[in-house]
Amino acid sequence: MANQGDQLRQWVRSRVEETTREVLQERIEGARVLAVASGKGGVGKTSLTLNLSLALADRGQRVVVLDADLGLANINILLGYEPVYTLWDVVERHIPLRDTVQPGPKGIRIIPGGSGIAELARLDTVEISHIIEGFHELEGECDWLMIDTGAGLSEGVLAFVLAADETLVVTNPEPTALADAYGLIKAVWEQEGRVALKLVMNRVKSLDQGAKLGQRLTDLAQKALGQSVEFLGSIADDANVARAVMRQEPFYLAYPKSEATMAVGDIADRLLHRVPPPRRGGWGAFMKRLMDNWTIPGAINHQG
Ligand SMILES: Nc1ncnc2c1ncn2[C@@H]1O[C@H](COP(=O)(O)OP(=O)(O)OP(=O)(O)O)[C@@H](O)[C@H]1O
Repeated sequence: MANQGDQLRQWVRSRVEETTREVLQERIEGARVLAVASGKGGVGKTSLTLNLSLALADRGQRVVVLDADLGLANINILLGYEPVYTLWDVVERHIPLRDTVQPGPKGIRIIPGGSGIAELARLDTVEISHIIEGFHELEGECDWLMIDTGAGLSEGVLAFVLAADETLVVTNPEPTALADAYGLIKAVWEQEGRVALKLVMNRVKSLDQGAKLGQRLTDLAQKALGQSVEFLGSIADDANVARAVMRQEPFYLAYPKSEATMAVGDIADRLLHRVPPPRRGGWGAFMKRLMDNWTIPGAINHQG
């Protein structure tokens, strides 16, 4: 018969197992909300959002992409189609969110934000709950909500970044782009954001250059701010990317053997195989944080 000491040890072990299970459950349940952002414009944010979404879809993931870039409906241009409805129709005309969803390649689905993104800022509680409900309904069918934000910190970009579970900061090797990427990381740190930050170096000359620059930026964030940023990898400067843009086809599909496609595949693998950040309450909670964050000073019309 087990003595009291053994019984106690057994009880402690089962409690530890139970708690671990609960923690893991919290980590793996619900769709992940990932915002893609950059300090500087034109560094490849939209291109990464779309092609990474396809790579995730290729790995069995169900992905919804929210095109929240106010400038242009870029995702649609990259895919070569006109959206029927955008988030604007949801906000202004009360069209169900589901009706805005456009089918994309490999089963990904796209929600064109259009000018509806700016409108989100002035919604009242009833209108917000209508939007939240729409997102909540879609969440059950998805593993990822990928958000293509605008460049810099303008027009609520910081609100999206702070509301997501994780934000992927994209930069290229140019000193100005690196400085602006650091500015974005610092802005998250200043707001004591709980979002998990990740970094991708785009348009590198070599993977070695990317790794060095990535290390330098993540070290700086850690030393100067105490802010951890996980480096996810680099994408080569690849002429196939521009070729695919001209064909209005994602490079992941048009050039499946290109360096850029391989790199995006590796980044998708890292996202899937490294420990995911804890979920922060699903899409409803994400939308709620988004609205709350929108009023942060500097979240609107503040560049760099
Ligand atoms: N790895 C790459 N190799 C070569 N060209 C690239 C690469 N990534 C992006 N580009 C080119 O850079 C240009 C800008 O890309 P993209 O539109 O994705 O940038 P963005 O950061 O989303 O821009 P914006 O700030 O306007 O939203 C595109 O024309 C694309 O062809």
